[in-house]
Amino acid sequence: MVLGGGTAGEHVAAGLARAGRDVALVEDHLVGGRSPYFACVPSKSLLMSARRGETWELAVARRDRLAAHRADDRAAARLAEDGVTVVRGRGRILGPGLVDVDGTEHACDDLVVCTGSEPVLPPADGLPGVPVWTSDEALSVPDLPRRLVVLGGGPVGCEMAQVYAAFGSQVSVVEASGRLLTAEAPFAGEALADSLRRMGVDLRLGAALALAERKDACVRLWLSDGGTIDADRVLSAAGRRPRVEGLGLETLGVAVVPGEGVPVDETCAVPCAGGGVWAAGDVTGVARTAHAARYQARVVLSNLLGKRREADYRAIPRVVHTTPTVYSVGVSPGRAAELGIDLVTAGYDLAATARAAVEADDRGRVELYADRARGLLIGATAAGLYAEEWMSEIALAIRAETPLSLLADVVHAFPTYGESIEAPLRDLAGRLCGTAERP
Ligand SMILES: Cc1cc2nc3c(=O)[nH]c(=O)nc-3n(C[C@H](O)[C@H](O)[C@H](O)COP(=O)(O)OP(=O)(O)OC[C@H]3O[C@@H](n4cnc5c(N)ncnc54)[C@H](O)[C@@H]3O)c2cc1C
Ligand SMILES: NC(=O)c1ccc[n+]([C@@H]2O[C@H](COP(=O)([O-])OP(=O)(O)OC[C@H]3O[C@@H](n4cnc5c(N)ncnc54)[C@H](O)[C@@H]3O)[C@@H](O)[C@H]2O)c1
Repeated sequence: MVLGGGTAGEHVAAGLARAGRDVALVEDHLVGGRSPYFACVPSKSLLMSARRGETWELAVARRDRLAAHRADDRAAARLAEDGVTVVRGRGRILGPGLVDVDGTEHACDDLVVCTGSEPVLPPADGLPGVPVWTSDEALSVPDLPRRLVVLGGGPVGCEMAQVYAAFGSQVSVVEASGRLLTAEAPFAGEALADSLRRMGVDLRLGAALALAERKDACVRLWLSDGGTIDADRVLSAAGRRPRVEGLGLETLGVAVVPGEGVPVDETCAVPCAGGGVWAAGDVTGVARTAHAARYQARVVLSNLLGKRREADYRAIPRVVHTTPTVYSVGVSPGRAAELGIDLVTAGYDLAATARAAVEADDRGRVELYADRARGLLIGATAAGLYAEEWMSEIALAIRAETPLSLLADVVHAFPTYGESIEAPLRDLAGRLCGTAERP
């Protein structure tokens, strides 16, 4: 039995059914989960429409078409064709091998928990009293607010701020930490901040929301730095937490800590007496993207089908699909400092590539991070056009632990942004492997 039919759950269920197993998938909302209807697909569609200069009306029509008008009949039919029994309703674990779905008990040998995540609202006074969008509403309603405040400057906040600013809303972003995309290398957040400011976005960095108050038809927000903002709509993008509560995980002896993921080992098994419980996707707190959810699903599938497989998270990309795209993979400088890794950094401005001249866009930079002790590439960040496409080879290099001397010998086509990694790779190879050739 698979509990939750989003990106992870669908993948596990379909794979098991195709392998001849008897599979039921329990889903209490839409088969397909968040990604196709309320997250990845509609947000990328709107960002693409903004880039193409479409009108808001056309962009909304295209978004809704790509999101299948938030109807899951085709996704459910595909699963049924694969042989999966789709059970509509809310699942709750009653004990080992037993799940209740809206009053009916179902027995199973193995259980895969794929219940995803839910948005966290900031704990500001007055916020519950004002109308607040989460990304679900921002990506499914047709309204274009005149003045929009986005709470949070993480991936969701940055993507949404760029979408709404591009279509003409007056957007403010309130980010409690001092910069956008705090988890990534500082230059990436700065590049994005620069791009958003050029679009007229008002960035309030280092300020948290303190108080929200309804004022006639609009909302007034007071910030921790003493500033105020008046808005017609507030969009909370202040983070998400794994959906672990109310599932009955305690009946399996699994400790549930609000805000934390279901614990999983390297095979994505949930340690509990008796075994037979697995988890994949956002609910683990490890995966935070659709591709990571799918990866964990493949790991679960393999283990359930009898071939032991361990997950390796060293090279899962993290992409913010704004202009410029921010692509990160592996260890960030901040994470390296936490881990006590002596990082060697080499960077390159995209302006120095011929491609930048061709595209008439000289913004962006790439930085590569190597571990001095091991002499290996362990992380990278790029802010620039199409970085989500041309940085993939770095993910492969990190995952395969490709020697720097070999990476420095790889040739990229001219004129591409991909050429931008050649000089930093030669630089790192020269500094860490003693290769004679320097950038
Ligand atoms: C605005 C936004 C944009 C994003 N953009 C990207 C992107 O561009 N690229 C990317 O890789 N990632 C992106 N993500 C992240 C991505 O959407 C998630 O990582 C991914 O959807 C997680 O898949 P999942 O299967 O773990 O969970 P979900 O897709 O959330 O599926 C969980 C399912 O479980 C169901 N469920 C929960 N509890 C129960 C229960 N008790 N009984 C029955 N059913 C239940 C839910 O209804 C849901 O359908 C974005 C996220 C957001 C919010
Ligand atoms: N392209 C992608 O792959 C993609 C796109 C969007 C989202 N996602 C995933 O969705 C998840 C959620 O993203 P997110 O951006 O909502 O969360 P996040 O946790 O990454 O960022 C939330 C931000 O809100 C700020 N914040 C929190 N409370 C605040 C307050 N009271 N006032 C002001 N700022 C406050 C935090 O400092 C943080 O920077 C992430 O796991 C992300 O990986 C992925």
